[in-house]
Amino acid sequence: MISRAYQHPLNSSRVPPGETLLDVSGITLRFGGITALDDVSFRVTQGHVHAVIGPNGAGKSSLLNCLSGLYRPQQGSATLHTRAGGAEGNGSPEAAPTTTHDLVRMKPHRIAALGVARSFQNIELFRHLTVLDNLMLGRHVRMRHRLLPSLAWYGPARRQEIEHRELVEEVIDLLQIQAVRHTPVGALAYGYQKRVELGRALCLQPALLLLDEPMAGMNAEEKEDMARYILDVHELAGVTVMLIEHDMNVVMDISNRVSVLDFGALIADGTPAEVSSHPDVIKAYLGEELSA
Ligand SMILES: Nc1ncnc2c1ncn2[C@@H]1O[C@H](COP(=O)(O)OP(=O)(O)OP(=O)(O)O)[C@@H](O)[C@H]1O
Repeated sequence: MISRAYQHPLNSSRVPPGETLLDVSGITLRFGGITALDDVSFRVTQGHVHAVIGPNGAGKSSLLNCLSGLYRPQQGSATLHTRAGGAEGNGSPEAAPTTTHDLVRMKPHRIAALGVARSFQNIELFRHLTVLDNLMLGRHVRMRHRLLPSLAWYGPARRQEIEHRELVEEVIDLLQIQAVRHTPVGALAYGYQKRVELGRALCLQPALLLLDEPMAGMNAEEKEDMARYILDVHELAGVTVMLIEHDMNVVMDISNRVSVLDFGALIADGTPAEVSSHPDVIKAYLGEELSA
């Protein structure tokens, strides 16, 4: 369980667990003659780890890019549900009014401000900055900039900085990166860098965390560690996670639900058990790996 009393909720979604958080509907994305996503629809439930799998070129990264505003699909919608209150909100989430936001019509910074955080397939950190500085930068979306007090390092700006720092320290604790907090990211082992990237996304206090192959390039031990941290983020912090992953054993172990893409189309969507026995999935992707 939680190793210390955390003061700041890392999950900013107030949608009750079990309800729909994200409704992906009929997304079609084309690049010239290539259809990267073909009428893709599925739902992500609040409180789930939701995996998206599929062979190389199936459209997984394109899908995440549509959800984070980097690609604009020609058709379809991705409706994020939010409840009033946010990360520090009071009162019953059930009683709070629901608002919907179509992510595919929004700019990346607006999507980030709603709490949709993502990590990338290739590490996108500032290598010469320390772990702590990289994590503090992850807070920028939540910071209220006020130029004058910030320059004077005075009053509200100072209090705000201290609060941000407290939250960042809690993320450091959750991901167990205390020992390297003052180390430049570029000097860290690959597994640690990926963990810092996860930490930076968490510092946004996400409503939805999008992870693009968080275990790519890791050895078995690093993968096991990362799987454990993703589960902690999910179980201890209550954050809904949508992840792309190639390692089927990991996906089956940590996911509540799995959506399978093949040539841009959704060919299966269900629990890990349902998906792993689906004939189209076995044919398209999993093959002997799962039938063995
Ligand atoms: N910016 C782009 N311009 C042109 N084609 C693209 C672009 N991004 C993706 N594609 C194409 O869209 C298809 C889906 O690519 P995508 O990277 O989403 O697949 P993926 O499932 O994430 O693959 P991988 O597992 O190899 O990362 C591929 O045919 C790819 O070449």
